[in-house]
Amino acid sequence: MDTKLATESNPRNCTFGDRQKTPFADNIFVKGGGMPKILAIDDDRTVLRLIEKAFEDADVNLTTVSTAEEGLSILLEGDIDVCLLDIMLPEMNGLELAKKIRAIDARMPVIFITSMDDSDTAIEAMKLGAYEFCTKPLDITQVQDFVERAFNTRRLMRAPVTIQESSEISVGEGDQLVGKSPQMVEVYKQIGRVAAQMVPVLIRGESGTGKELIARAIYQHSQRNEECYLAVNCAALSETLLESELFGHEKGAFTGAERRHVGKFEQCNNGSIFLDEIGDMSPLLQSKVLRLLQEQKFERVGGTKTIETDARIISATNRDLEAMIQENEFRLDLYHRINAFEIHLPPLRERGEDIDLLIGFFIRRLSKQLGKNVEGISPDAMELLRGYQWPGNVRELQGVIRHALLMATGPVIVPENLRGELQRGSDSTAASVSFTPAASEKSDGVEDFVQARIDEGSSEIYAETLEMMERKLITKILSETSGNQSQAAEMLGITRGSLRNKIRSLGIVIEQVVSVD
Ligand SMILES: Nc1ncnc2c1ncn2[C@@H]1O[C@H](COP(=O)(O)OP(=O)(O)OP(=O)(O)O)[C@@H](O)[C@H]1O
Repeated sequence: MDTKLATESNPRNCTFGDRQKTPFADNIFVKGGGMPKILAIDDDRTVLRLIEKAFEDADVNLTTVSTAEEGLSILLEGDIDVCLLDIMLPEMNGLELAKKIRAIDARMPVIFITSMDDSDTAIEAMKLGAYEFCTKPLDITQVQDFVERAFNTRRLMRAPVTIQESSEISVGEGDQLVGKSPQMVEVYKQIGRVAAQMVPVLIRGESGTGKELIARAIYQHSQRNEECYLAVNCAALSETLLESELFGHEKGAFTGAERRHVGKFEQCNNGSIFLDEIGDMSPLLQSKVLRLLQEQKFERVGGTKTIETDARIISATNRDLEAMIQENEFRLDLYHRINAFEIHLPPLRERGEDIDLLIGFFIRRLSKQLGKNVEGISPDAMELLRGYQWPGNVRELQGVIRHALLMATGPVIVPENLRGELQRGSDSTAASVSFTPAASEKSDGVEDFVQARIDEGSSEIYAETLEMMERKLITKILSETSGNQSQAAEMLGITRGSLRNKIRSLGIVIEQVVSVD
């Protein structure tokens, strides 16, 4: 019975579901993180075969076993990222095994395979830190999706966020908080002061200043760093979806709720949850989160049972919450609850020589990832970067260096490798700077763009083309609405918060034209 069906199945390139992309590729730092290691434990060989099929073309390392004992011994080796686990194993049921897995590694995302999605077993398993449920018969796309998300969550919990303590900058695995300006040193001290305290923390700062990295650094230096850490972007989802994401829902709670969903607050019991863009949360959800903070209790959408949870909340926003409170857009009581300790991240333009350090860091890190042999930047290109105002902050700088590396033909980045507006040395804080496509994007045709990228020898064509198309789409719709973001968001079918994020991350600046009649 306990045959090992496959060990370390041959890694091949993969498309997840019908999405034509290499898995885990959206985050550029993931590449250094190694190949995801997945363990599937199920005594039903048909299920194991299906899982093998789901990952046969994937860039993952899959091990399938049919007994709890075998599974445990592999887990004890400490090398697994995600575990798929049958809830009904013969010699030890999945719940017992989950307890053991939790004792080995409380941060291991376990995806249960069950035919009892509506039973109390689901709740029991959730208390033991189950990440998700797949119900039989297995839906391959769903399994792939859950595993991909679980792996990203695992990475966030494990990839260390180190703080640059000396002039040494590491470009190895994990993320590094680069910067030695007095403002950043103050931020590091604040992380040190608050991490071990169990108080809620509010991180403030413009988009792209590194708030997510700070949240993870707080988690990793906290007493809960062996427990789970989950991140939710409150601006990226509609109110209904966000409510369900945070609080979960019961089967049949609304059209399309075909199964019970356990929300992030429940999953994060004893752990930490990062609520990004909390200023974009609707009034209804603000009151639900307030109650959760006051009483540590909530109900799933469509449910009557009160659930208790103890999750530490770390939140972030780039919005002016005080002004929102004046306008009755944000609750004062919630503001006080989430803001027991506040960390303010300075914009890049106020961080002095950090910009030089970050440029050096991104050249080294991204050159390695892109397989380019670029070692430095010419003085005139450096001057252009120093003089720019960086409305999209560190994220924008990272994008500019990445673009420059792809354009570079020699070992040094020169002004011609920079994006259009940077080459002209324009000041992006002026209200009248509009998006200027890079030379290779000027052609309207996707084909020409892709051809240019092929000629450049790029290995990021998928991400680059999507970004180019997103930029074109958003600038087009914004010009249709004369810069009105509410109308544009409505036409695009996304939330205003998402549109705002995209505008920032793509470096689009809205032009205001004043015409003299
Ligand atoms: N000090 C830093 N050192 C190295 N990388 C950084 C630093 N700050 C930010 N980054 C990188 O810049 C990018 C944007 O950072 P992050 O997502 O944390 O910003 P954010 O403030 O949360 O943005 P948003 O408000 O749009 O959510 C990430 O890739 C991050 O790794």
